Amino acid sequence: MTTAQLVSEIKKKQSFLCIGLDVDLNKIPEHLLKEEDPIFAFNKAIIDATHHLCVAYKPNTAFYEAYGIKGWKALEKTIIYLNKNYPEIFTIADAKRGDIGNTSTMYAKAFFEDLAFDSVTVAPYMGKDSVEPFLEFKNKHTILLALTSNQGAFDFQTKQVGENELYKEVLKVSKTYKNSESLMYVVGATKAEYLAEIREIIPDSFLLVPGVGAQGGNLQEVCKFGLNSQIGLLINSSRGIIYASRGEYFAEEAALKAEAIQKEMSAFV
Ligand SMILES: O=c1ccn([C@@H]2O[C@H](COP(=O)(O)O)[C@@H](O)[C@H]2O)c(=O)[nH]1
Repeated sequence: MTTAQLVSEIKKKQSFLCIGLDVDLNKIPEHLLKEEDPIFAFNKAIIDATHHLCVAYKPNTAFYEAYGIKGWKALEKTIIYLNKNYPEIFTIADAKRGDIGNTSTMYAKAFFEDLAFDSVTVAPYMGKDSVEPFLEFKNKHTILLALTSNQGAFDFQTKQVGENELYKEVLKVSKTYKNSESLMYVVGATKAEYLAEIREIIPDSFLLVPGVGAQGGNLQEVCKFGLNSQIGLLINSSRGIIYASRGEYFAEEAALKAEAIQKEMSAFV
């Protein structure tokens, strides 16, 4: 998907919500455990109930890898279902990959070709030759971790490296990579006060912003400092939406949570 298509979808739906599909079998409604593929059954119900309220879905691959081959198959079924039924939705494989060049190429093939996601999250720690293989794929997006939502972000990301904090170096240096126009960046909603300075370095880039809902990030604060003329934000909530209820009407309850966020977002679009 191109960035222009994503922006057009945001305007149409008045939403820049990304719903995280982080499926934990200990948290989904008990009645789904009888299904042949409970993970996919859960995702399908959530997607069918919420697709009109969001512009992106983000399965975190950890929640699928944890269940071995069955989990990977459920991930594959989920992306096939999304691409077939809701091709207008932007898809993010939150896999946090990145390795030496030839290995990164294989990661990129796995998520962009085999699974046909629109984007994948990548850790920048190994530098240019670990990121550029992802950027070779046309109309695919590489979402670099910049300033993450967790407390550990302060261990390294905000440390001074020469003139800048490390996360600013990631933003500045990555802009020099080949095909850098396909880059997006992860900035945690819990770090909203950093967004004004981040926007000075990357005014036009899309940011994936996890951390509203369960982690306590504030949507209004993120919008105040992070919005750009094209919106430029995909704000993610996973647990806060998908685990709204464990009852029979879990998907409808999830949709109500998503709708509340979409309504708040519509004021900014
Ligand atoms: O900085 C980061 C990067 C990724 N994540 C991921 O986003 C979701 C957040 O889930 P919630 O349930 O809404 O807290 C999850 O997959 C994280 O691994 C992040 O939180 N922060």
